[in-house]
Amino acid sequence: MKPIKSMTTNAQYAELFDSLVRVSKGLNKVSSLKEMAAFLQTETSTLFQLTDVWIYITDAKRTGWLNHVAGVGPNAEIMSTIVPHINYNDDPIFKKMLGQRKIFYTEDLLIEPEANKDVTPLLNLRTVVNYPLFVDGKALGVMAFGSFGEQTVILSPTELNYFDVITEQTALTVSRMHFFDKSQQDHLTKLSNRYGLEKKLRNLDDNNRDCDSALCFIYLDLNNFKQINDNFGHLAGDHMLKTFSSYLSKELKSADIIARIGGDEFVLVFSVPEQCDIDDFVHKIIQRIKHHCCAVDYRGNKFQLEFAWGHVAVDCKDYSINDLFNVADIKMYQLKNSQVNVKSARVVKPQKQVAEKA
Ligand SMILES: Nc1nc2c(ncn2[C@@H]2O[C@H](COP(=O)(O)OP(=O)(O)OP(=O)(O)O)[C@@H](O)[C@H]2O)c(=O)[nH]1
Repeated sequence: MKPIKSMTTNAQYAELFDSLVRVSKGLNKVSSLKEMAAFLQTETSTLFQLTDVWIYITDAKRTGWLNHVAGVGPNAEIMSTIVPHINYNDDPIFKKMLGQRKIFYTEDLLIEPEANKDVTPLLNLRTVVNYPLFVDGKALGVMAFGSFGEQTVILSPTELNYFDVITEQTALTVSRMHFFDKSQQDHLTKLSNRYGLEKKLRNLDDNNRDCDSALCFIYLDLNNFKQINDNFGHLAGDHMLKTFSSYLSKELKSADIIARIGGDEFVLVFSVPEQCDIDDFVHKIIQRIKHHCCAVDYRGNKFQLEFAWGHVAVDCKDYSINDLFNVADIKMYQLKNSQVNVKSARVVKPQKQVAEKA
């Protein structure tokens, strides 16, 4: 098939300029990497017929690795399945891109014929513009625009320059997003914090506008948690919170949101079918938590965490976030007050004294 040959006329300059203005305004508003990729894909598919956009971000835990974090376009699924991670030290193109902060275009790939030789035939990738994302000299990842199938898109130097211009803005957006994510995350447990919970509830609200499901909001509060801190020290308390949280994340994968909203207070949010028996649903969730999440080991001591809970279910199209908190909170306290002889955070068979009290 004949390649789409690109020339830069005055009209095209104007088009590129208009797009750059839209990009600089639009990138300020996006609040997720996926949204950012979708926004850029709209621009580049219209301008250059580059139909797919994907983003790899450096792995904070594995030096030298990039993880696929967002993809938009007809081949998004294939891309994330075939290339979920990239070890950039093993890949000559990525190594140069991140080492030399250089954009790589399809033609440059010919310089490294061995690169991606296993993957490229599977992807049927015809054109690609890869650019590295850097902020303050630190590599954040790589963003790529591609077209697949039969047709090769040839870009003029001016058009490639367009990608040079948006590189910096994209990198700043990724960096801003990082702050945004951190602001929504509880530092200790890595669950959503209260702010993150409210943001996610609003997103659910927007996404669920047409749905027929109910939203089930469960509020958990550990019993007598203060005693753990007082008797075993704050490190022990922190350990309980982290372990309990990681159990919740592992056990309740169907939850839409799991948040730690205060010291020993947690919120779980589930979308459930409207016809579902909510009390029965919550009962099963609570039993799972009790069964899997409440026995925590700490330095040879076994702690049995206990908690009170309250829940509320609302129509997913019509609720107020404040009401969710208020109703679930009232119910949780009713239960807490009725839990006579609560011995939360019981130490089961203490084996040795933990000498760590602050
Ligand atoms: N270790 C640790 N303790 C925390 C953290 N945040 C809050 N806390 C402590 O959690 C305890 C919560 O105490 P309370 O609100 O009285 O709760 P409780 O002891 O569980 O009492 P009830 O809820 O009435 O059963 C306080 O001692 C806080 O100092 C944290 O991040 N780490």
